[in-house]
Amino acid sequence: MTDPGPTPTGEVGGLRAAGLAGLGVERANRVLELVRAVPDYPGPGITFRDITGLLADGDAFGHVVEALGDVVRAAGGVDLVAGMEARGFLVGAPLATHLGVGFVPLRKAGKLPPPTDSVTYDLEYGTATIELRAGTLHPGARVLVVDDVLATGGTAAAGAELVERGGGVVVGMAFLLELDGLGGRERLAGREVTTLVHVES
Ligand SMILES: O=P(O)(O)OC[C@H]1O[C@H](OP(=O)(O)OP(=O)(O)O)[C@H](O)[C@@H]1O
Ligand SMILES: Nc1ncnc2[nH]cnc12
Repeated sequence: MTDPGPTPTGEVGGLRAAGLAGLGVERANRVLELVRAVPDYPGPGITFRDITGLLADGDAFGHVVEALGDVVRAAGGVDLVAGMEARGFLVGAPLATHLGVGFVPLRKAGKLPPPTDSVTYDLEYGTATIELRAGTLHPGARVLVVDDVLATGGTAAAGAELVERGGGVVVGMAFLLELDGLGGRERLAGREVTTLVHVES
């Protein structure tokens, strides 16, 4: 599952669209039109990328799920999709259905009944703990970890750690948006990382 990297780009609202496998420049630019940049949220200096407009557009939402599905299939498929709470559920669950595989929720602390395993991590604007229900994964399950945004990579790295501690094999990680300059890709070095659209952080 290799990220084709930046390809011909367009400028939409000052953001840089990198068209990619299965999505293409036109659809990547449409994604950028639909993702709202909110300055100084949730704190000063953070530009928050709000995907609710994208989710509300049936065509664009369908296209991003299909594009991620194409990348996963081309890489040989997976047994399960694991999504990071909460926005990773919004991308991961439809992707799992599209691929015809099951979905594993990696939930914020205190939401899953025991027994669980947990990992605490830092992200762009705070810290959090996520959990996996013990016994969810069959040994050697090939798992795709999915989220909406790759920023520092702290959330995704924690998700991968949980999956691996639970007996799964992380065969890839997929995101709608990659916020360039926050070190997420470096944090996930050595893993197969696919992002549909790059934006400036
Ligand atoms: O790469 P990172 O720096 O770890 O940041 C990315 C994470 O941050 C956001 O989640 P958030 O914790 O805000 O929770 P939410 O999905 O519940 O909104 C986003 O949905 C990713 O999970
Ligand atoms: N800037 C940002 N916008 C949306 N989600 C994020 N998760 C981490 N950083 C983020």
